[in-house]
Amino acid sequence: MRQAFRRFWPLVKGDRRWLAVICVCVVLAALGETAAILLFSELTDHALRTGSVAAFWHPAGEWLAVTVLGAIIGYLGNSLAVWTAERFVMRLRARVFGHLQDLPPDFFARHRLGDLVERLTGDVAVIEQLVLTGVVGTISALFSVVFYAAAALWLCWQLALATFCLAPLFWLAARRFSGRIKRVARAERAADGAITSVLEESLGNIVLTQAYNRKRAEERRLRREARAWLRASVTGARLTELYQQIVQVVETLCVLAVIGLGAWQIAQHRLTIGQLLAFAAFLGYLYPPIQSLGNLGLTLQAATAGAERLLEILDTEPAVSDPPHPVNPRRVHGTVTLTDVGFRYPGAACDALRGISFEARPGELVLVTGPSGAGKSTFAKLLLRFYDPDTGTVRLDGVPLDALPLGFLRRHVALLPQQTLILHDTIAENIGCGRPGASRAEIVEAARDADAHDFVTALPDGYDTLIDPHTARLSGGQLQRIAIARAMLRDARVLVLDEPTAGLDAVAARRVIGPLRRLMAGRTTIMITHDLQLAPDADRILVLDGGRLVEHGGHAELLGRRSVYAELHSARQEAPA
Ligand SMILES: Nc1ncnc2c1ncn2[C@@H]1O[C@H](COP(=O)(O)OP(=O)(O)OP(=O)(O)O)[C@@H](O)[C@H]1O
Repeated sequence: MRQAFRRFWPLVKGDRRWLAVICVCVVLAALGETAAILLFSELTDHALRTGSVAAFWHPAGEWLAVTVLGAIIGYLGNSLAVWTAERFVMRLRARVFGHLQDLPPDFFARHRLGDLVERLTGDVAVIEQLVLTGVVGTISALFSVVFYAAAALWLCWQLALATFCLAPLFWLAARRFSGRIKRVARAERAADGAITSVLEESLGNIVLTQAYNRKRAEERRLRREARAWLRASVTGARLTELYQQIVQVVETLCVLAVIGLGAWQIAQHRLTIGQLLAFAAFLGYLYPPIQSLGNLGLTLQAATAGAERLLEILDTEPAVSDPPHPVNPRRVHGTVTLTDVGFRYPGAACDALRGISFEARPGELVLVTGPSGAGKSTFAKLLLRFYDPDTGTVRLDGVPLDALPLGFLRRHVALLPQQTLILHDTIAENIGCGRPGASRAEIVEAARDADAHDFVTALPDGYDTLIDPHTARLSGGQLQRIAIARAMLRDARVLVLDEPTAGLDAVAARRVIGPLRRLMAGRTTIMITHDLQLAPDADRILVLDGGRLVEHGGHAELLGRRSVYAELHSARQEAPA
């Protein structure tokens, strides 16, 4: 808990003065309540017992004034507290989200998307309690206890001492429950994450679910996770309820003890009835803050369960980061060089790439092919610096990639991934995100070059048509042409195309070849593909197998001898037949 607090406290930095104001408000509110109870005692003894209306007005006026003032201060303090807490939540979410975006692809392969979403929503909200309840709650409870205790001592010290002796019972009750509540809270957070994952996976693949009649199976999956959640949340609620009922019994015990002792004190003429009533009222006020000090542990334990899940993200180091002393080349020509590059995924048993060396000169088209699992996509990931190689170096214009600022590298090396990245936005924005700030005319020109203009203008809203990652309203080939238009706009010197025709039928694939040729013209292009349609255009073909570069050369040269490439090529030729 201490570690979680230490890690998240800096996020309150800009708002610490507001936290101080909130604390002053809660202290003043506690002081107001103490004064109100003392005025109630005075009212009972001077106005009620004697039946004097004249003695009523003065304490009644004071009581009302104190209450109104307390209400104003309470309102200000609580509103400010909510504002501060929500700002904290916003900052925390932004920080974790920012960190997540720097993590390598294998982190996302190890974690379910829904669970990560839950961490960014549910867990972040729970941690808010660490700050509000942790800091403001403790200060408020401490001051309330001090004020009420001082007032109780002033009223009747013998009774007050008896009350204080009973107070630790609350503390003990809370301590007994804290460990169990934390365990249950952690299970509940994990179950929340699992439910979000199932929903996200199911609804994200709705076509597959329907086509394979997986409706029942998906429902069973949801039911299984929901049962785990039900168990955890019912156990949590039962524990909290049990704790509250025990506290109630303890409180009644304390009140009865005080009234018994008070009756004896009144018989001895050491206490008035007004003072005893005020005392009983103080008990009503004194025990809740003691209880909340005890509860503090419980609330913080639940928050810690969420904090642990966020710290797990924050403690995962990005695989790559900006160099401390970056080289900033003026312009990029587009020479890509790999020297004896080897790479193994974190935790993998064998190398994904071994001893790869080659050079692509400016404007060249290099085709990378090979059987499935040969390491082709890994190759693309190294060029974009999603990972650094374990051995050897990848260079752009002779500069090692890890010496270039990441932003610079990714501005000049554009990736067209297998899956087209679609944002929930208009088509114009989806193309325009290739180069932020691009004008509409530039977007339209890029779309024309990518053969996308005609089908975009045929849509009812044209470039302003809203598209969505899941309900894209466009065919695979059309989406690919949007992605090509985006890459055209990006105008990077180096292009990395990962299976640009994958998932397209022969006709759609042929339709993207023209735009692709226009996109590649004058740029260094490294194209990873099984589809060998563009092979005759390639300046060089690299054949990977088992992570090694087994062959390289021109299309005709490789076909002319017995090669893996020739086999792949004839297999491809036969496939359509
Ligand atoms: N995140 C990962 N963690 C561990 N191993 C991985 C990871 N990603 C890929 N691999 C392994 O690395 C090797 C190369 O994978 P890669 O995806 O680069 O192959 P590929 O040639 O692109 O395959 P395909 O043509 O099927 O897309 C494979 O053996 C694969 O199992």
